[in-house]
Amino acid sequence: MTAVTQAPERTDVPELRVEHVTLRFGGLCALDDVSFTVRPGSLHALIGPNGAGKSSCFNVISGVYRASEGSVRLGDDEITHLKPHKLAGRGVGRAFQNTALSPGSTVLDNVMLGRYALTSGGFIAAGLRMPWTTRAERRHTLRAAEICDFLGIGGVLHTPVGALPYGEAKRVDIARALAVEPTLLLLDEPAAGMNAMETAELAATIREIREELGISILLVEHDMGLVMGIADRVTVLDFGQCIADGPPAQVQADPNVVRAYLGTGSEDEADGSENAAEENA
Ligand SMILES: Nc1ncnc2c1ncn2[C@@H]1O[C@H](COP(=O)(O)OP(=O)(O)OP(=O)(O)O)[C@@H](O)[C@H]1O
Repeated sequence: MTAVTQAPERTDVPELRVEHVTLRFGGLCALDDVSFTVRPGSLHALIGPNGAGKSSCFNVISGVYRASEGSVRLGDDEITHLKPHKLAGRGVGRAFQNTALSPGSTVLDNVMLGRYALTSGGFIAAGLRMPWTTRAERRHTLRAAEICDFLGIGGVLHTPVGALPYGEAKRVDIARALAVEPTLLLLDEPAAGMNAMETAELAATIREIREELGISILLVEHDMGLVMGIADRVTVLDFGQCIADGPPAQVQADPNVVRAYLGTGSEDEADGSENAAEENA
């Protein structure tokens, strides 16, 4: 993985504040008065067992769902009801659980889609290939290629995404999210569907993104082992409520968290919890 040109020491990274967010689907309360803060430049994990409300929370923050109550603030900006496409302009990059990539298009073309949020020339000028749009396009293409290099997919720039193994396709999705030059990167269960080796490589990549770019990362994740190894701070949801918030070791030792994970009866989750506890011992 090669270094990407961006200063690690940044003063332009705002705090994300989720404040008293409630989300209802008819009679079902998917999020119940949830509050937490992602500190600037931190790697913050949002975890919880099946159905805890993680994806609902991700979707509220990323503008897909409209909170019934409460607010989401990025620095001084209230972004609670901003449409997803407006968020890129506020410095929010998002990679989804089910990659929303165009499988027939190349890696570079998919990542370039992220750059279009930053272009100002307009479609007509671009269509007429005015000199300034050609220059801008060259600059955006170089930057997209640089981001791909950083994520270890620089060797497959011209390969259709549909021909890539799952782990690499996931990196394309993250590259596209980074292409908007975010100060906040939202990752929804990036390790879902990955094998153990891919998950370990992804964990190293996520840590490197935070260290090299100095941006905040909110990682919504089911895999507790992955989270405990890399997060600065962890918020735990269960049945739509925030049951713990703190450094990984503290959260892991919290009896409510252990109960929430073990109480679901899922062997995977129980193993994840115990393994993570061992790792931190
Ligand atoms: N669009 C929706 N309409 C109705 N109910 C929903 C919708 N999305 C989520 N829910 C419900 O909200 C609750 C929280 O679901 P959510 O998907 O946010 O949990 P999760 O923690 O992400 O779970 P998982 O780890 O299984 O993905 C669940 O009871 C779910 O059935």
